[in-house]
Amino acid sequence: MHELSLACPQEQVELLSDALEALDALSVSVEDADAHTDAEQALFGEPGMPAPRNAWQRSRVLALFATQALAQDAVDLLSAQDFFSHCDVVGLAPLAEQDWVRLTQSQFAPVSITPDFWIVPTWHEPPAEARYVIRLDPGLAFGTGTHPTTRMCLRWIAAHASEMAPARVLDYGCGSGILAIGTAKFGARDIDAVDIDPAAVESTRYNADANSVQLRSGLPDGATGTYQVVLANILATPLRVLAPLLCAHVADGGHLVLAGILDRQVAELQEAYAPWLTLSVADSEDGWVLMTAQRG
Ligand SMILES: C[S@@+](CC[C@H](N)C(=O)[O-])C[C@H]1O[C@@H](n2cnc3c(N)ncnc32)[C@H](O)[C@@H]1O
Repeated sequence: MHELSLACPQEQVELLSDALEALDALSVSVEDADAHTDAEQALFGEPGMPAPRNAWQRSRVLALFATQALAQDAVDLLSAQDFFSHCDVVGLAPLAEQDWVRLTQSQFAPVSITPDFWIVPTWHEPPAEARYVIRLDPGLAFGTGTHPTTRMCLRWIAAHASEMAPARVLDYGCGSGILAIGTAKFGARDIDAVDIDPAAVESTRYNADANSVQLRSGLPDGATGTYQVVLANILATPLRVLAPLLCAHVADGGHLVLAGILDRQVAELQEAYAPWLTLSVADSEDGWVLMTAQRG
């Protein structure tokens, strides 16, 4: 395969991408031409919403072609277009052959949560010391066990193992379903896993089946009544908005476990939840904190 690299202003990116696809590019990707420099522009979007813009002020457009001749033909044809006068060809080079499956797999090794609780991709054997194992491959939804927020929630679940069997559990913002599945591995038996993203709902269902775990996966209105454990690893802003809803789902004596919160956001979260529950910091890792509360 051959990679054609083009520099292009934001306004032309969509036109250029469409043209490259029409000219038989196998794939077209767009990145910030200023990535990893002081001029790098972050494009933040709310979960479930489209990104605020679909390109950067100075974008790098990368197109893969099956042959060098096809890539060169594309350059020749594009050069005749008016809009292309704002774009530059940065390079055209063969792409080294790689075993992409093996390369991707090599980036995901088993993750240890505690000495006997592990997240293990399906292409690895669980380590001998693993008593509790979640089998999980990277997919469309967040939650492979490599992020500190997920790991802290899983550590909390392991530390409260004696309270999981047979707890009613709500995983709010379930992503891959990793937390819900984790509670099941420690004995929870009545589990709702909900998310605003239909891909996460589907992913949770798939991963639960792959782990022989029974749970209900659905959109947020699938959360009903009260639970002994309510887990929500989202982000501080949605967690603030969700405070009354999440607190209403915590049973008497039940636990609320919140993640996705940065060190500096502790006070604002405590304030948002104060009318219902008293949150305190239970764990921290890499600038993220886990906040928990128990009712009654
Ligand atoms: C950081 S991921 C956490 C995934 C998984 N629970 C974990 O711990 O790894 C946050 C998830 O929350 C979902 N989410 C964001 N806002 C939400 C909301 N208001 N209600 C329900 N789910 C939401 C996102 O779609 C995403 O799947």
